Amino acid sequence: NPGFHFGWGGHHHGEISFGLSPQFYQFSCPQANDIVMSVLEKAIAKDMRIAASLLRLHFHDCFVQGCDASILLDDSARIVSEKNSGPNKNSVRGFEVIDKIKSKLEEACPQTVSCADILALAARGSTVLSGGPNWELPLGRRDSKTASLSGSNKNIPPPNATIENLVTFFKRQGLDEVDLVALSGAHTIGVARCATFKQRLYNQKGNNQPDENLEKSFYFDLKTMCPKSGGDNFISPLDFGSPRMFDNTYFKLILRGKGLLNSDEVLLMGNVKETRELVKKYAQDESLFFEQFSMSMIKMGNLRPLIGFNGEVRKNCRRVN
Ligand code: HEM
Ligand SMILES: [Ca+2]
Ligand SMILES: [Ca+2]
Repeated sequence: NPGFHFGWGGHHHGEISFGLSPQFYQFSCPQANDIVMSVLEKAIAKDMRIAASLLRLHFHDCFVQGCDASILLDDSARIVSEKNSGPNKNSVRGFEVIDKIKSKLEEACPQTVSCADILALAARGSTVLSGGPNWELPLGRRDSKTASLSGSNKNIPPPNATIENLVTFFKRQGLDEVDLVALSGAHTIGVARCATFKQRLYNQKGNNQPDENLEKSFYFDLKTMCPKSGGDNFISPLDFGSPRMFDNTYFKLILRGKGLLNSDEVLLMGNVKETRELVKKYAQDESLFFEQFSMSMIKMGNLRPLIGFNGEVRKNCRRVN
């Protein structure tokens, strides 16, 4: 198998992993990306939000044990699924689309393309099909035989995080302030549940007052979509200006006090100069945002991959072989 790389070990924390390469499936499954893209096109035509959901899945995978498809494992005798963690439960979606891609790939190239690579390919494809940037994607990740519910609870940043928290969560993964702001730009597509931003509307600081940084008309609109009691699963777009388009509107809205999550707002209003300046730059210059988003996605996609003889290529993404 000419695509089989080994000998570089598995742990290049936050750095380029020399085991991954864009040509990994060049001989073993040259049609891999075409198959991914054709399934994505149909899935997105049916449900536009699926692009956002798949982009987020890759993030929630990579921040827990690295990009090893641990998030795809269902509960079983040996596995405690990450799907039930606080950040994931009733929130992450897109598993059926991953299954569909996997079954087509198993038909075309049996036991060749890992579920971890499918997540990375789906994240890139979803970005491209939403109008965002394309990038050369390093491949060759293998799939874990374990999941970590506790890791999922501990390592995925919460929406009410302060800027200091956010920087710390990202640094723990080997990602910096530039990655934090650029990758947060993924919130240019998709939605969030009322439960994730309710605190900002009714009790931001424990004083029963809204977040003073919320622009007033935006605040009143949000209150109609997210009542003080109940409605936790009502959804609002993260970027109401262009919720289906991958563009830099997300950053423009933050400048106007119209970022949905606290974690979006603090990139600008928190006391970290570097993130503040980056929000302004990306709001001004979409191509700069696209370039940095691509680089940061590659960096995130390279977090602690299993390579060589570590892990396996699952036949079914929901369970170990
Ligand atoms: C910086 C820290 C981050 C925080 C605190 C955060 C938090 C959240 C929350 C609370 C939601 C809504 C979940 C729900 O209501 O069920 C969400 C949605 C989303 N997040 Fe993030 N996120 C962060 C970074 C990222 C990154 C790095 C990416 C990808 C590169 C990402 C991609 C998305 C997408 C695309 C959605 C919409 C998903 C959908 O519509 O199904 N987020 N995020
Ligand atoms: Ca993982
Ligand atoms: Ca947008």
